[in-house]
Amino acid sequence: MKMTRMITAVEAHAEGEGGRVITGGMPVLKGNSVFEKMRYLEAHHDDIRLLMLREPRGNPALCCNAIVPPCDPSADAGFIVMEQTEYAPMSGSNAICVTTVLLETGIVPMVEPVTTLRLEAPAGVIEVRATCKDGKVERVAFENVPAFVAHLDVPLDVAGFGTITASIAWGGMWFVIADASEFGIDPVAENGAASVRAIEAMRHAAAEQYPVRHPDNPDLTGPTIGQIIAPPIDPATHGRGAISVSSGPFDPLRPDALTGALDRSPCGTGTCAKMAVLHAKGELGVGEDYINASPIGTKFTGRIERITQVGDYDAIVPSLSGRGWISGVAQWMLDPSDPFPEGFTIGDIWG
Ligand SMILES: O=C(O)[C@H]1NCC[C@@H]1O
Repeated sequence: MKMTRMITAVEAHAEGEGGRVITGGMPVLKGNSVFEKMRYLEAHHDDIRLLMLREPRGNPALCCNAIVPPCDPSADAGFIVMEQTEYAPMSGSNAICVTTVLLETGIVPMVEPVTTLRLEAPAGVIEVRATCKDGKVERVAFENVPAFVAHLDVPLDVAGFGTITASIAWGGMWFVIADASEFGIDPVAENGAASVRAIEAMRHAAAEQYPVRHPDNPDLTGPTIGQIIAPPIDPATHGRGAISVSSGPFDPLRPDALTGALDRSPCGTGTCAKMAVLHAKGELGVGEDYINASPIGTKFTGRIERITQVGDYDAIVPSLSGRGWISGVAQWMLDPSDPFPEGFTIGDIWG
């Protein structure tokens, strides 16, 4: 058998959201921080992201991670998040998948009943606390990078929907957030396609009308991801919503094309951005839990730990917890005669 790549990946999911974790076969990534390594990967080996996420090895709802040596001396491991249209600087579901894989495969020693570790994401170092029993990671909690609101309740012209009210907030990724009622959509699983179309149109509009940059790293621009939010159905939760992870460019001339896939989890960075908005509106205080539900009913528990400042922005330090599971181990290969070294997309499920 001939091969130009052989990648070992532990397949995992966090509350339903697929997060493939590459544990072997990555090239050496140069850089003085995991952020720089991420940019090196993007510039020199973006084919790996495309190979692992597109067909025939991937699907529109899949995320992929590479475990890399950390650069921050205090960190136990680093990870780079690969998504369909971007390298996410931070990701809640992926941090949970990475932690579960690191501990359950022995890359980082598991200590029961609680393992604490520090992970260097491109957006910064996060403190992780994993509850473990009998070799299994039962729950992963982490303190996220600070979250803040750049624009609160501003008018946004969305193609096909008119002027809506939306907010732009950072939670580790840049989000545009609006009430689902602005679109007349209930963000339940069966309305997934309608939710994706509305969110992708909104994200496209927000990127044009409210471009934003992170004050500490101007290379982190957005918004790159959107969510619609709604009151809870499950009385054990505080809210729910749908987040669309883009899988291709939105084209206003083809508004029916599905250019994203819903996050199957409640989205960790999205929950943190949402908590920053709720805090800015006086609807969520420090120390209060916020249990957010996904369209498939899975939950993340968020909390505002304390208040801080990011540049000129008032910010929250959020924590988040959820569960992850390993679903398989795969050796992915690329034969030099394979006509699709960067995978492919097709309009039936990729827009
Ligand atoms: O949990 C999160 O933050 C994410 N899930 C997929 C898209 C985001 O990175």
